[in-house]
Amino acid sequence: MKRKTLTQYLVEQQRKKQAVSAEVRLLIETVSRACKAIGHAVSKGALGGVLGSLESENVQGEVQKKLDVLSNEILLEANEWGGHLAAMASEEMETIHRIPNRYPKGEYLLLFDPLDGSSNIDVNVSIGTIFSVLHAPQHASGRDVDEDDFLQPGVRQVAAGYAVYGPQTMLVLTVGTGVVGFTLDREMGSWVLTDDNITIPEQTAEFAINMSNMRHWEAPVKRYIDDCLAGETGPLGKDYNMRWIASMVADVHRILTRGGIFMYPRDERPAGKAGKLRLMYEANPMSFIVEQAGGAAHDGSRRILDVQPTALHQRIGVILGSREEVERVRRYHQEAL
Ligand SMILES: O=P(O)(O)OC[C@H]1O[C@](O)(COP(=O)(O)O)[C@@H](O)[C@@H]1O
Ligand SMILES: [Mg+2]
Ligand SMILES: [Mg+2]
Repeated sequence: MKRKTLTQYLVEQQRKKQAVSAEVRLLIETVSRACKAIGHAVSKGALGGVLGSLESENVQGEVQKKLDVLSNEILLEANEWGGHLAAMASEEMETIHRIPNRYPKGEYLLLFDPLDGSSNIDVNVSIGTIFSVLHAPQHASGRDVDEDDFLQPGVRQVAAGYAVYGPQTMLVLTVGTGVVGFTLDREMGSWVLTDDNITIPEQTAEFAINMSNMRHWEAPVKRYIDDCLAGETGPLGKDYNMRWIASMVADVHRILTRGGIFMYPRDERPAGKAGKLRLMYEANPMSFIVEQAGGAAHDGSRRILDVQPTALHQRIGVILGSREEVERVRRYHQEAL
């Protein structure tokens, strides 16, 4: 069997389909190299001294794990000098990181959640990296990009993807022409195309939600989960299975593989947060991938990709996955108005 690598796939997307520019192709290759390095560090675990927490907190007030910081550094360093970016933004950094003047600058913005699923690092459960690429607005004055330039709705993403560091290390990618998956061949050091058209089944009988938050949920979410739990004799007429890995990458990867619905909804806790997950680093890239795979994603009322961001670290409720089930939850929200 002839194997297609990430490089070959991207060259095809550039030359035959004109789906990516040469800069985006090279940028994705750089991100994928960084993911290889992160995956390597992850796999060393205690032997590499990468487990455990630091004393520091990130901008979200969350205790940083050593791997959160290391992964962030790997991505920053790998992407700084390539010449494809104007600036980067990360879940782990308070503000944006402009490309230093000593390096050439490009016309794109890169956003990432360097290490997703932090609570799973020390227990050897799948974790990942999520990224998103946007155009950098060109300012007539020639001034550098600023934080506001990142506040673009998810529909404007040029590319998005994630790496999952699990039993296999995989890279899942969209450049707006469907979703493809690559598996890392560790001996060769290359990403090999193993899924050339990932599609999410429209129906599902599997839901993913953190049930310990049940008492905080809004009524439509509670109604949906009650219906799932009622099983065959309930209103949905079938028995449902439940999974919750607590790494969004791993939960979304399962949904891309065999269908399902993932929910981290906004809830009624009065902390002024619109949910746990972050719009720019998690919800947008994952929603782009899920829609490109035939699924749907909303926050209860709005299509996530249409949301106009107002802050870099903004949070949002997330309901995504198999189209029919995601639409049902949207309907429950509408009926509750
Ligand atoms: O521990 P909880 O509340 O179930 O949250 C799990 C969710 O939090 C996250 O770990 C948040 O991401 P980070 O690890 O990047 O902060 C998601 O991956 C996951 O879906
Ligand atoms: Mg995350
Ligand atoms: Mg993270």
